[in-house]
Amino acid sequence: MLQTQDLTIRFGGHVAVDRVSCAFHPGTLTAIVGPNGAGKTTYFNLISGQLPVSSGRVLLNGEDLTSLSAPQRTRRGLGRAFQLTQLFPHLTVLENVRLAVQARCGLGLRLLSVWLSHRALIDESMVLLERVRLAARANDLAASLPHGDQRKLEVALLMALQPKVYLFDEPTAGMSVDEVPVVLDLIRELKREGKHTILLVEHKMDVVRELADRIVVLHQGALVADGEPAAVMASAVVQNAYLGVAA
Ligand SMILES: Nc1ncnc2c1ncn2[C@@H]1O[C@H](COP(=O)(O)OP(=O)(O)OP(=O)(O)O)[C@@H](O)[C@H]1O
Repeated sequence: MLQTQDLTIRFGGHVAVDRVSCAFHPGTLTAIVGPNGAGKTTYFNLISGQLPVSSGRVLLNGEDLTSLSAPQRTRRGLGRAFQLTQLFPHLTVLENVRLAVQARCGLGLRLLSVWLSHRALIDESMVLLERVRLAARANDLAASLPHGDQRKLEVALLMALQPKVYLFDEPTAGMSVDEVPVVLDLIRELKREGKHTILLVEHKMDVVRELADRIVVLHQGALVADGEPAAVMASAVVQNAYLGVAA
């Protein structure tokens, strides 16, 4: 279980995330919604360790991760979708995924082991590329992929790490209409597996309605609604203030 307890960050006088306490359970997908600037991405940054908290705690299965770096949290099982800048643009699509699989296996510097298990790494990488429908582009340079395919590659890299918790921040942003279903199918599949804790920041309310088991609403950094999608969507506070335009 992932928990945030009174999680807070201030930028100067501005409280971007304001004492957010929430628990997220394996096998569930929670959508985090709210207007622009509500603090959704910042909340993710605090969970994944990209930003230091001003106060509060982040716990995974009871272990306090608050003082750990982002890579240490990744090793504990917190998976944040890679930013495009973290792809190796001059390596092939397959090599990018292989490096992520290798990182998970801790084979980084053990060259002999790497060589011995090379075939297994390639096989696993190809399975991941098939899942994100990029197998046909395995030998292309990552830099040569169109934006939507790069986003799919990010998802493959994330899956390669086999995280316990998946943090998806607008995973379909900038994708064309025919690419969106591929990524949503992947998220659906992960959800069906039933063992991952999935958090999704998403502006598209149709996607939220379909995928989420639960919706958490942030407004001005604070948690203002939390519950079953139908109930949260129907609540006056959400209808009027947050979803009126987007729904
Ligand atoms: N590093 C930073 N320094 C100063 N202010 C920041 C920083 N990061 C975020 N903020 C501020 O914190 C607030 C929350 O921003 P955040 O990006 O988390 O919102 P969001 O809900 O993800 O918005 P959007 O839906 O537009 O992506 C904003 O007012 C933003 O300007």
